[in-house]
Amino acid sequence: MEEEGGSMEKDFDSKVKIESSDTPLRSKSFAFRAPQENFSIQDFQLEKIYGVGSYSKVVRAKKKDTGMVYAMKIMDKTFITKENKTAYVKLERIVLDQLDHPGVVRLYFTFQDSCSLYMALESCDGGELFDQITRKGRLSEDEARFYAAQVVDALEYIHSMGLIHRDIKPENLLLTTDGHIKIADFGSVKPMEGSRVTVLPNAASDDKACTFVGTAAYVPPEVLNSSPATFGNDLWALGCIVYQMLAGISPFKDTSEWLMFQRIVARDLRFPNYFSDEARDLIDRLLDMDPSRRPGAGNGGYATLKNHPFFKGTDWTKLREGTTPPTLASEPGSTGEDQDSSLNPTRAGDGSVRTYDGNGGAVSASESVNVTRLASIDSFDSKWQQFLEPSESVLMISLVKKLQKLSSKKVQLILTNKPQLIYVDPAKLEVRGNVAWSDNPNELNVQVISPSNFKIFTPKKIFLFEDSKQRAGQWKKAIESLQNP
Ligand SMILES: Nc1ncnc2c1ncn2[C@@H]1O[C@H](COP(=O)(O)OP(=O)(O)OP(=O)(O)O)[C@@H](O)[C@H]1O
Repeated sequence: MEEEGGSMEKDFDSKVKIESSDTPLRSKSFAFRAPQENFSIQDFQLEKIYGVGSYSKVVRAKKKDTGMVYAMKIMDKTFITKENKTAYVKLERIVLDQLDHPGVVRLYFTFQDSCSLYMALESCDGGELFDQITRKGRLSEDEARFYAAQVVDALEYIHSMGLIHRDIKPENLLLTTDGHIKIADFGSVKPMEGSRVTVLPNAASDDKACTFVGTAAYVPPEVLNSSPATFGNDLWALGCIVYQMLAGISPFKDTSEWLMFQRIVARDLRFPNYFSDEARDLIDRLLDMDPSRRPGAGNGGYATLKNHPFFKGTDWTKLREGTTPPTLASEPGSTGEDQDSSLNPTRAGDGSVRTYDGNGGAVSASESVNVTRLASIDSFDSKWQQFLEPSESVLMISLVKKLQKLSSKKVQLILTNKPQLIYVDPAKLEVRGNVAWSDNPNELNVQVISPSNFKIFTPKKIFLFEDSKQRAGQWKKAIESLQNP
């Protein structure tokens, strides 16, 4: 264990010796673009959790002295070593270091302490493409085209560098605040022979260590048949994503991974009748059983893909101009998403709700005394971000009843770090009103009436809410902690 930790430190360092590939006996010095800094996690103010991966947590982190905001990918050294993920981490570090494209998340610097490795990434405050699809049910063809074109552009770059991403999925396609896509998570990347990216000898991913790399719903048939990885792998995943954007679910979705694999190898593909001919044709071609025939992989290269009728009207030179995707033509979906306040445990790795102690370590939620921090993890749910400013984050959120004299209405009550307190219609996703904020307890006062019921007094209005999760006391504490920070 100690030995592993030591080697991890050496390879995370900003200057390492690598063997030159053409003259194996000679070593040359290799300097990372993104340096390894001597920072500590205390140099950063940790805000909301962006996401939880299988071996990392990604947290919005503001550098206290410069005010710069990063997406800090935090990886526990013991966990990585125990799970044999060391090679993946080193590979992601060295690959991201050499990528330079607006469609790829940038790595700025790394640092470490005795427990964790930290990668300071460009922050994407618009959430995952996955959330966009879930929130809207499905996307219009204009929106899907807008996002797909940006993924094609970024994949063209990644492939031109001789890399296969191998885990293209809507959870790894992140949105900036102006609605543009960046590809993240290079932990499964595979450098092809002759790749333009320099890879440390011990940082290559070990294919034999797992049955397949990637995510079940997007895995191509040839990978299930143990064929070697090709660029076509990512193009199959692209086909699945275009389908998912338009239909709301991935094309081979089923009740178990095994059933999904059956459908993939049998190419059991059905199109909803509202798909246009162009969309149907593009997906059909990308989901070709022969990886070399998928547009982008064949002889015509990326020109074949970019010239496909689905992309008609796309100006490939101006993909990242403009700030918003085309008008949302789709109805808000009945996604079956929980409107309540809990973190979806399937996205949380071990399923437990965890929060940060501010020292870079994770502590169990029940041990934490800071109610607003606890709530900020508890409420991690990016669909509410649309009602907030980009840098604003949710501190506490609950589906509550707003009680009036003769009626009651279910609303999503949201407290943010701005601070502000708003309530939103959870079905229509519209802001219904706000509770006028004041730091003065005479102008904003919370009174707990029962474990579920609480009143908020403002000079002009009295609000009565019922929180069925019995968090009336927590609401009072959270609001008061913001009045006296
Ligand atoms: N730069 C970023 N900006 C905002 N959010 C991010 C960023 N990078 C990652 N995230 C969020 O964190 C999640 C986990 O990150 P990532 O996929 O890199 O972790 P991982 O441990 O490699 O996960 P996986 O299980 O997919 O391999 C992402 O799905 C995304 O929601």
